[in-house]
Amino acid sequence: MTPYSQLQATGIHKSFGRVQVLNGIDFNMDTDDAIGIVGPNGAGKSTLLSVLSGAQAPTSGQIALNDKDITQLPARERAKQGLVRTHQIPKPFSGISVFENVFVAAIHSATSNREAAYDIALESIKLCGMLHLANREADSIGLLDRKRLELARALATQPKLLFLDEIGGGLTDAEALQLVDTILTLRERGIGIVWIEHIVHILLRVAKTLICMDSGQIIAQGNPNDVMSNQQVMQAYMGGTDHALGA
Ligand SMILES: Nc1ncnc2c1ncn2[C@@H]1O[C@H](COP(=O)(O)OP(=O)(O)OP(=O)(O)O)[C@@H](O)[C@H]1O
Repeated sequence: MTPYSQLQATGIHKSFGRVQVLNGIDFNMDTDDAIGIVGPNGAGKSTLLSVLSGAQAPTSGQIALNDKDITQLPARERAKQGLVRTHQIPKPFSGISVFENVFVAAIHSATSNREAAYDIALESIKLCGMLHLANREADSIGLLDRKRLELARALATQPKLLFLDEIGGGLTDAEALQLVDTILTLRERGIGIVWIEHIVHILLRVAKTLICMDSGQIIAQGNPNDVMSNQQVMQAYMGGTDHALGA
């Protein structure tokens, strides 16, 4: 696998029955990107990540990774190609340790060699600042550490493009800031990040580009300050002020 990866999604539509959730999305990114996605509840943000990561198929549209069509490729195969998503609610395997959780992720996606998987798992745990918790049962750690574990598990799959779905959800601002440091460490390793988060001032510590979605469409994209002061973006949020954006 080359270290550089580029994702291109064109004309993405997604419907659940009669409900149209994504309505003609074009989305491009590569390993150099750190993209934040905001938008009111129900805008289609999580569904977009599901479609890009392969958890759900688009109703129509194309997705290409490094110029190869992956529209029909299942999530597991996309993960092997470096396209990985974390989940809003971390679900570690219970009854096993933090280290074993990360090791399982490494051996199922990055390598089938146990020694190599061990090294990858150890490095991922170190990078996520969890070495002191490596032998703890995954069930017994607090929410911030469960979020870090979710990042360590994702990292152990050796992603090139990582999708974070509200990984700061449920954390205090101070805790979310600690998580930001870990995410910035991943950025420094050349992993492209897409992060959906409601608290914009936390998100902007990582995101260099901001996308705002509403009703299944991208309504603004570009420099975060420009996007946040965009009239259409403010109107999409209740009250039409930037206060509603958590800025
Ligand atoms: N599997 C599904 N079946 C039916 N409707 C769905 C399904 N998944 C999502 N939806 C609907 O699609 C719309 C968009 O949901 P989605 O979770 O993508 O929005 P979101 O922008 O991530 O919202 P939030 O910020 O609240 O998480 C919502 O109206 C939701 O109810």
